[in-house]
Amino acid sequence: MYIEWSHVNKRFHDSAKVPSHRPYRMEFRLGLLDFTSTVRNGITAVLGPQGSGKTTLLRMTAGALVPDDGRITYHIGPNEVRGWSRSVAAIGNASSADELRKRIGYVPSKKRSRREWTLEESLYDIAEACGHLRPKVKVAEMMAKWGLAAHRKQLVKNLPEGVSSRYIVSQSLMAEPPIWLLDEPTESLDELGLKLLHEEIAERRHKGIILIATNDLQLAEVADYLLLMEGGSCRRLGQRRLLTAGVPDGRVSSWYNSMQTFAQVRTRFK
Ligand SMILES: Nc1ncnc2c1ncn2[C@@H]1O[C@H](COP(=O)(O)OP(=O)(O)OP(=O)(O)O)[C@@H](O)[C@H]1O
Repeated sequence: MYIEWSHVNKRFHDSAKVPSHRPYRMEFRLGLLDFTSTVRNGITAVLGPQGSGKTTLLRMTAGALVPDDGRITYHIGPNEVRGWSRSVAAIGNASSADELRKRIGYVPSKKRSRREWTLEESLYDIAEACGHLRPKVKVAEMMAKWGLAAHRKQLVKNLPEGVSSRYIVSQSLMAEPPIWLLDEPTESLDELGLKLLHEEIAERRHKGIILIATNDLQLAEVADYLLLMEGGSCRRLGQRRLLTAGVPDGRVSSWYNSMQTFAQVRTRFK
């Protein structure tokens, strides 16, 4: 199984930057710049400084954002290859995008839902949409697994932060997706959530592709691969063990810091 990004570009209109005396000129912010890379089964930590495009990459890979240009190809199985691009979004029927999203579990960086439903109703709705034949059983299983049962009657929008984050993680796994995308997963999780998340990641590492965008370099130690982003592009991708072998203590944080030092030196001499 692998995901291939081919020359993916994304820029955002930056309305705040449009000068009032030049209304005809549109300003942009760069999300992804000719992003080309491939990740395989296992855990890939997506690292990079603020604004380097980590969230844009995950949102787009989740099918929540349409590329301006380029294509993402998901090689899920021998008979299952799916694509995501501007033309797929424009001419593909709604179900092709929906089918793709069903194969992907996505945990966004903002782990809040504004749903007016109770936690149990909401999970039931998702379980039904995922096609579970016995949605009630699946919901009970997920609530037990993620320590949510005590909050089942609470409105999702009123859940305490830590519980809300556990709910968001649990719903991302409802369809048993072969691709799991986690954006800053440790942010806002409580102690129980962190423990459960680490267990889940360990359990799933051989079952498919896990992408973790994070500034938590301690979490990145669980990764098989590291993908370093800079300015919307892939600056490095490789096995964690090989990349970190070049720094004295073999830690991801040391490798990351050395890469940022190089980046600063490079910029200074440009
Ligand atoms: N919806 C948006 N509208 C305008 N600009 C955006 C939007 N989303 C992202 N950007 C811009 O795209 C660039 C990449 O942002 P992105 O959030 O992907 O980076 P990041 O690496 O995840 O950063 P962080 O570590 O701070 O979360 C930034 O310059 C950001 O301001």
